[in-house]
Amino acid sequence: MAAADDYDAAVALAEFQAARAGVRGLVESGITSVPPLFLTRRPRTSSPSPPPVEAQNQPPLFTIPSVDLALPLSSTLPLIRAAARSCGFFHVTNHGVDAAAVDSAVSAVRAFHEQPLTTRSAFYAPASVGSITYSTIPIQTGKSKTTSAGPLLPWRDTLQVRFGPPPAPDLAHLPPACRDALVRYQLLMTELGKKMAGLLSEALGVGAERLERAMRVEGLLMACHYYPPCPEPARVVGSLGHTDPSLFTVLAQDGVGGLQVRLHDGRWADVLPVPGSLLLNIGDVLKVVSNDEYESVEHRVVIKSCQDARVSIALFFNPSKRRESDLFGPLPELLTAGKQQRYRAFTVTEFMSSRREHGHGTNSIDRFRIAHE
Ligand SMILES: O=C(O)CCC(=O)C(=O)O
Ligand SMILES: [Fe+2]
Repeated sequence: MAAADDYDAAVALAEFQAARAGVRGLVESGITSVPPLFLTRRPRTSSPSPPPVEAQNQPPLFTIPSVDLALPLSSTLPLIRAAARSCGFFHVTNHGVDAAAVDSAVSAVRAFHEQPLTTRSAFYAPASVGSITYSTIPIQTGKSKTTSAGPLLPWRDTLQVRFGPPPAPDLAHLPPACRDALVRYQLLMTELGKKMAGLLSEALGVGAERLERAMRVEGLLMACHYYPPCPEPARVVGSLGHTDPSLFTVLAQDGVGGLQVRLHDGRWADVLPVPGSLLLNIGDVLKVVSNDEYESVEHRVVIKSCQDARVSIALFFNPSKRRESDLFGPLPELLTAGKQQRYRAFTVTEFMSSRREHGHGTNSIDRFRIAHE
């Protein structure tokens, strides 16, 4: 490796992507220290190793709320409402999705990422091929932020599949190692997504159909993440702190752990995996549409282990109304007595360009915020 003074991050990034092996490839090659592209502070001089991202010795105890869908509606709606308003995350239990199908999707994602290099690198392409991308996705730092302090790459490889809005992708492009399991998972999760959109809408007090009518929740992006074990876990990130741009996201994960949410006091708390449950979080679009009744909360992924690879599947439920004439903003019926409109309406194009500008920040919707005295 070049001396730190000569280090050219752009060249290193190009070389890393050209190898088509992902982070898993580095681990397979037997590295014992983390290359600079992944470090939470890249070396600018030949100074000794940077310190860990921050002390995580004593993460605060915090329990994510749980919503049992087997309870009567009169119980689940207040639970959903309270969770969506406070921490923006909740576990969903008794969700009705076949547990074997969830397990087999998670196992299939692991199987895909753990195939021999020659098999999986055939799919490696940072730009999407027929709605499918497999790569280590560089961290978007955003135009408005300095890029000198953060890592350029997360410690994870991602297979991403855009299942919606219709027309459906050409499934022939999906890798055989996970095709059947992911297609079945997507079908089952689409049903759950409809159910959750109805419940989130009802819990907002605007009727079960309102969200679907306003948004057409047919945008469906599946991110199948693989976080390889890391020789120096404290020096990398699985994902930097961010909010999701979706309406809402449903996450399935194995038992390794690593997801954290930002608490009101600014500290990060572990989200411990709960076997059999799915994790739902509110995204930026729903925060806006709900006029801040619901919270889109910052979260990140830390790497916990030098031994175990972690697998998660994040399914982003998005609005499928994407024409320039389709505007997103707070639902008018929420702007009743004394409730001021918090955001102006905006198009998907405006929203996406704001995301690009702010990168992994929490402020990509703030530019649409209406200032009140
Ligand atoms: O892997 C995880 O636990 C979370 C992934 C995530 O936050 C995302 O894909 O937006
Ligand atoms: Fe996320």
